[in-house]
Amino acid sequence: MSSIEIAPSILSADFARLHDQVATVVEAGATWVHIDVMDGVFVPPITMGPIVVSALREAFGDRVVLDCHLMIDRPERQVDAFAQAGADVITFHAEATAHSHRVVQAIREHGVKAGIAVCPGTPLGVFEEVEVDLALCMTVNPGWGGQPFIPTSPAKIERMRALVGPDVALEVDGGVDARTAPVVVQAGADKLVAGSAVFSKPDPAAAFREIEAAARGAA
Ligand SMILES: O=C(CO)[C@@H](O)[C@H](O)COP(=O)(O)O
Repeated sequence: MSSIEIAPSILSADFARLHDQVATVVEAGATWVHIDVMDGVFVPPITMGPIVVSALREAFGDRVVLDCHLMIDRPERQVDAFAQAGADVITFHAEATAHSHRVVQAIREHGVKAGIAVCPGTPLGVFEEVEVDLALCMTVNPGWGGQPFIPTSPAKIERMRALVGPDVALEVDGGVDARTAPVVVQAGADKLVAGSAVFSKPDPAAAFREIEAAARGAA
């Protein structure tokens, strides 16, 4: 398993102060930043696109891994745009395309790491067929921050880890906080997305450090 990283999700950040919010968690030690891309089709909300990725790349250079989670229909249409914007990881949903294998190839052709995400109700078969750099287990139904962690998730994370092996990044997303972080790490996760548990707190830097300590303490 690779190093445990907490990826603050900017979905819960104050967009009017996005640079400062990201700078706060980077100064607190964040090396990953999670960017939730929603198109109003695959999930109801519309959030942000490549223009935000390129702005963060410009502002933070190589100090952060820009971890782009595409909750969009037919992600194959947007791979080039996110890669050119500076994404380090592009993760798309298995449910959003008939062409998961081809989309992984297209992402890797840009020299970008390729991930596949699955919703809570989706079985894990795609990971038997397609080799990925990152497997993302949704621990809430995608679309909104601030939802409670689905309690059956740890068993699914364990099955995912067994399927993808020790060298693939296994990310969890949804309801991650200092209480659930050790649980998902013990189940086999090593990349933990945390949105509201970081940016909805009065002191996001302290909240980030608390989750990181809880996660690393469980490894
Ligand atoms: O992908 C999503 C939501 O669909 C997430 O990345 C959320 O941003 C996580 O928010 P919290 O559950 O951590 O508040």
